[in-house]
Amino acid sequence: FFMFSSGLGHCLALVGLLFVLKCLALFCFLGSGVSHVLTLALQELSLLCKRDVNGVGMLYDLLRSRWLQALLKVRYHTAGKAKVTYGTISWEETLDFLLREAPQSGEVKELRRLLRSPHFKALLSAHDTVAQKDFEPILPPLPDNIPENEEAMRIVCLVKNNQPLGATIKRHEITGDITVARVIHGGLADRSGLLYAGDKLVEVNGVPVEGLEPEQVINILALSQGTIMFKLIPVSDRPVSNQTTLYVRAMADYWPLQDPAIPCADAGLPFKRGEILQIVDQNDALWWQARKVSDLSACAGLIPSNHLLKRKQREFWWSQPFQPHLCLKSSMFSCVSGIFSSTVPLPPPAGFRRSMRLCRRKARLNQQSCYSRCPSSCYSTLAAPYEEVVRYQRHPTDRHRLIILVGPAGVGVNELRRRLITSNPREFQSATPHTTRVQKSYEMNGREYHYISKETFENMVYSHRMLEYGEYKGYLYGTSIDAVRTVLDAGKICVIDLEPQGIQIARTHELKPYIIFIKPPSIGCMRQTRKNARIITDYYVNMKFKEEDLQEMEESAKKMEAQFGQFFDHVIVNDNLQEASAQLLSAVHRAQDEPQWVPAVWICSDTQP
Ligand SMILES: Nc1ncnc2c1ncn2[C@@H]1O[C@H](COP(=O)(O)OP(=O)(O)OP(=O)(O)O)[C@@H](O)[C@H]1O
Repeated sequence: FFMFSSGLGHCLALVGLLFVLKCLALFCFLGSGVSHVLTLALQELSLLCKRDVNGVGMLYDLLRSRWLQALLKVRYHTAGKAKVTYGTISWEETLDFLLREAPQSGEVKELRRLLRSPHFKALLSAHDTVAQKDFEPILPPLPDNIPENEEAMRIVCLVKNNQPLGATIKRHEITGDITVARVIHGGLADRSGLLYAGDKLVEVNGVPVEGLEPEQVINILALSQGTIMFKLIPVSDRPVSNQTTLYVRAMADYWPLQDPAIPCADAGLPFKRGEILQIVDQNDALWWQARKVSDLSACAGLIPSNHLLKRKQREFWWSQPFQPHLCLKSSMFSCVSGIFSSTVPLPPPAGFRRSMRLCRRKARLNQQSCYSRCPSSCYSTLAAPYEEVVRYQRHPTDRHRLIILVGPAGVGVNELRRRLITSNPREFQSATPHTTRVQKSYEMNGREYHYISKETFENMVYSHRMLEYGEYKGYLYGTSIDAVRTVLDAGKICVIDLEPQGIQIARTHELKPYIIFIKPPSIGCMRQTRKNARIITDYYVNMKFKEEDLQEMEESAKKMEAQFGQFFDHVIVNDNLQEASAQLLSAVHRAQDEPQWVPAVWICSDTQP
C-alpha cells in the first residue's frame, strides 16, 4: 500500500481501502473472535473515511491501526494452520483453498479474482519466500573457535557481487589497529547495516590483520570475490547521525583521481563547478560524503570538506574559483573613441543602443587585460568553495526573477534578447541604461537612456546602485539596479545582458537573478550559420565575421565558463537561431514558474544580500 499510495493520493488510498474490505470478507470465514475485530475495524474505517486526510495519511493510519494488526495475527495463525495441514503449501494456495470452501457469493468471486491477479500473486510469492527464510546466499557456518567474550566479537559476511565494499579503513596511529574509517552512504556496507565507522578489524577472510598495513588489507579485499567475511570488534559508541542533509552548489571543479590526499580515490565524487551536491555526511572534518542531485540513486562519494578545500585551493588539482578582486569589480573603464552615428531614424529599444554596447565591449576588453595583469596577491580572500542552496519556487504574486544573459562578444546575446522582448513586449522588457551624455533631439528621457549628470552617475556608482558601467567617448554609461527594479515593479520580466564580472553584484536576495550563458557552437558550425551575420563595430557599418572573430568568441566563451560557470543556471548553445530563441523562451518561463536552486541566503535571511 505504501508503494501504491506514494504520489497517487486519494484515489489509490480508496482502492486500498476497498481491498482491505475485501480481505475482511475473507476473514469472515475464519470463525469466532474475528467478528469483534471486524466490528472495530469497520468503525475505524468509517471514521477514517469521514476525516479529511490525504491518501498517504489515511493509509498510514490504516496500517498502524490495532484492528489491522489483529487481523494480521489471525492471518499468521491461519497460515500456520495451513502449513500444518498441507505441509509446504504456500499462502497463495491456502487462500485459494479457503475460498473454494467458502460460499460462492459475488464478493468471494471478486476477492478470488483480485487474489489471482499477477501483481498480487507476485506479492504473495515474495511473502512466502521471506516467511520461509529462503535467502541467498547461504552463509558459511560460524567458526568454532569463537572467543569466550563472544559478545565483543562479531562475524560479518558481505557478498560483493562486483560492487565496491563502500567503506574505507585506516590504521590507528598509536595502537596500530585497523579500523573502519567510514562507511559510504548507500554503498554495500551501509546497506548491510553490519559495518560501522570505528569497528576494529580482526580478520578478513580468515587472515588476521594485526600488523598489516591498510594497503595490504585493501589488497585482500580487492582480491576477494563473492563473500567477504570480517571478524571484528564492534565500536562501542556507534556514531548517531543527527545531521540534516545540506545542498550546495560547487564553486569549482574537483577531480579525485588527481588528488593525492584523498583517502580512497575510487570512493571520490568528481564534480564540476555549478553542479548541485547533496551533502549526506559531515562527520569527518576533512572528507564529507555527497551525491549529485542529478543522480540521487547513486551511492555517495567523498568530497573535500569546506575547510579542506579552502586549504587545498592553491594545489595543482584545484581550479581557482572566481574571486571578485578589487581590479575586477566595476571601475571606470577608459574606452577608445569611436565613430557614432547621430542620425539613426528608428532608435533601437532601451538597452540595445550602439554606444552602450560598444562601451560594454571595450569594458570587456579592458577587464580581460586587467585580469591578466593581476598579481597573485590579488587572491587574498578566498571564496567559499561550496555555496549552500535551497529549492526556490517563485510565488505567482512575487516579483519576477531578473533574467541575465551572458556571453562572449558576437555570440548573439543581443539578437536573442531582442527576439525575446519583441515576441511579447508586454511580458518582457529591458532595463533602460543611464548615461551622462547629452540627450539628442529625437530621444526621450527614460526611453533610450536616463540622462543624468556625472555627479549623479558617480554617486550611484559609489552607493553600489550600478550593476555595470563604463566610459565611452568621454561619457559614462551603465545599467542600474533602480532601472531593473522599475521593470520588475511593473510586473514584467526584466531581461538584461551583463558582463560576467557584474554577476556577483546582481546576485541578491531582491533580484534573485537567473543567469543564462549563451555559448557559441563549434567554429565549423559558426562558419555556416554566421555567413550573413554582422558584428557590431566602432564604425557605422557593422562588419562581417572574420575567422579571428570566431576564434576569439570560442576562446572568450571558454574563459567565461572557466571563471564564472558556477553561476550559470542554464546554458544555451546558439547554433540555430530559431531553436536557441525557443530554448531561451522556455528557460525564462521555467525560471519564473518552476522550482530552482538558489543561494540559501536569498531565502533564509532578509538581512543578507
Ligand atoms: N544563431 C545565429 N545564427 C546566425 N546568426 C546569428 C545567430 N545568433 C546571432 N546571429 C547574428 O550574429 C550577429 C551578432 O549578434 P549580436 O549582435 O546579438 O551579438 P552580441 O552577442 O550581442 O554581441 P555584442 O556583445 O558585441 O553586442 C548579429 O548579426 C546576429 O543577427
